[in-house]
Amino acid sequence: MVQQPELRQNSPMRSIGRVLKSLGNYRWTSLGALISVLLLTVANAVTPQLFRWGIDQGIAPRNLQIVLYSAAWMVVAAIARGLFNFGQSYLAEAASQGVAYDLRNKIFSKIQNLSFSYHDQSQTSQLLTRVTSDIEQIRTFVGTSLIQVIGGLITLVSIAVILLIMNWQLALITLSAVPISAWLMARFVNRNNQLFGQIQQQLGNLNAVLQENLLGIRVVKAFVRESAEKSRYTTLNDALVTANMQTIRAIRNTFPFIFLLSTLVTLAVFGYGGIQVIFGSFSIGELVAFNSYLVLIFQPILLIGFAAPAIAQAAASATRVFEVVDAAVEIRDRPNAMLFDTCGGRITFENVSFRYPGATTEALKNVSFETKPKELIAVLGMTGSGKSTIMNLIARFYDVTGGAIRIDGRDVRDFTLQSLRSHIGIVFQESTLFSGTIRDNIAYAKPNASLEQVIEVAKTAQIHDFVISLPDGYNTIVGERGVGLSGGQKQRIAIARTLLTDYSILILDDSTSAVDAKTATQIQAELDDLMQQKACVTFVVAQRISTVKNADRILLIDKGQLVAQGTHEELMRISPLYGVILESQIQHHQVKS
Ligand SMILES: Nc1ncnc2c1ncn2[C@@H]1O[C@H](COP(=O)(O)OP(=O)(O)OP(=O)(O)O)[C@@H](O)[C@H]1O
Repeated sequence: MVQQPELRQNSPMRSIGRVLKSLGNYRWTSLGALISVLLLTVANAVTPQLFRWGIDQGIAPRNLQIVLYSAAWMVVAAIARGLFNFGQSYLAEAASQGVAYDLRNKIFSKIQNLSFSYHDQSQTSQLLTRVTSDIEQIRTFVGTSLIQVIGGLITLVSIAVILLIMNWQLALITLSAVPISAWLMARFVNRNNQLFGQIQQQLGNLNAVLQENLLGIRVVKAFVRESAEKSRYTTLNDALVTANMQTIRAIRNTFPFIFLLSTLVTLAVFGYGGIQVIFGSFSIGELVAFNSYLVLIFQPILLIGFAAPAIAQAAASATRVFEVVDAAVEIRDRPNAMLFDTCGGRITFENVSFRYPGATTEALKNVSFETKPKELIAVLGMTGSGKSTIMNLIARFYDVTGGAIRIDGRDVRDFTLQSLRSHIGIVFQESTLFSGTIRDNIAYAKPNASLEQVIEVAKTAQIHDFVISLPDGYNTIVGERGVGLSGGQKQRIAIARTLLTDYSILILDDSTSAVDAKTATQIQAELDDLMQQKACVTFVVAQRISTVKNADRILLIDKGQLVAQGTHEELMRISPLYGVILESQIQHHQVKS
């Protein structure tokens, strides 16, 4: 049974746990960052003590030497703070880059392995967002928020202990403000968590419209929908700004309270501490030092507060990324799968049925046939009848949901995918080329092919003359900034690309639909020879009368069923449907050309 794309239950906490675990690959860098945080805390904690020393032992008794010493140590502490601060953020960033690098590679190779059915059901823009923006969220969490929280907690605890040791009464006044500010921060995060999630979502929606418009700009222009698209984008853009403004308002509403609280605490410390100084139970130096610690104790609360939404966002992003990483690969090698090396030419469909994942009806129902060596099989049927599906099943882009497909008696599922697919040459309906030169594109599956080999297949595919007419010939760049190619030219490059592989089964799925009739006949004539030499069986989805006439056998497909098979003459005699389809589907002008 073909499965749905997996939505494994990765809880946000579990996902964050997995991100932290992946730091194991960068354990020395992470350890370095942690040590830097600890040393930074020490340097931070020491500085007020130097003040205390300088004031109580230097300024008060007018001892210049101690004042100078304490000033010198303060410089040392400041340099140390700078160094450890740099070390902490540099090392944390380095570890975060490593984690993001690993995740990007992991998700990319997973995307390569995922079956057609996964890609059928997932949105390209969603996958793009996961590889880019979600991984960036995770990176920011590892590089910034995580270290903020760890550093914040260490500072909070260590400074609280120092304050208690210095003056427990003043410490209790100060620390009473900590739970209040923590509560304010928690309330802020809880209230706005959804809002932060919404912002990501809205950013994703905005990007989806942008991507759709970039890909479909021709359609937009042809249908004069520019202003409609602009207003669709503007509406989403407005929603994003509104959500962003809401968070800014929320921040404005919460943080002044925390600042007010810290000011009140400072005043209380000044008042109560001042009384203690006057009565001689606390020195001026201690009061100044105590006051300096106040800044250090409120800073972590703010930092942890700021980090909290980023952590929540990173957890959501990690969940989305791991959904892809964990998705089940439906089409995979069986244990002990064997190599497919030779093809005798007997391909058997045994009661094959197939239903696309999520579809309610079967695309193929009980299809049975067997090919003979060197046969040229034309597959004919109305649009949507299941022709491409037959081709997809041979190469195991999907696995049958009923029955079996065998090659020389062996179930296709018993072969390794790699050996099976590398012996099947397939030209798809849509010819996708990659950015690079024409030569690179033709030699896509065989990057080491010589120019002579490339030219040979290009000649067979009737594209050579066009290529050499270009100023850069085979080195012409195709794709985004390169030369634009017509649909027919792309198809011919795609045919050449397939011909260069080590195919023994050749599948041409509507592969000359965009090529003019005369050229298609020439390609066909060239292919006839090749098919005799190299292919053990050839399947062609037929759109031209010459193809069906040329075929050894025609499979007539109707609504997912094989309704008739035979040569052109036989089918003309026995199948009324054949005549109807020929009339409606096949390009008759071919006969004249
Ligand atoms: N990826 C898919 N997911 C769900 N259903 C699909 C998918 N691809 C095709 N189908 C459905 O399966 C049926 C057969 O499609 P198929 O592409 O095999 O037809 P076809 O005969 O090759 O059509 P055409 O000549 O138009 O290319 C159609 O009803 C189609 O809607």
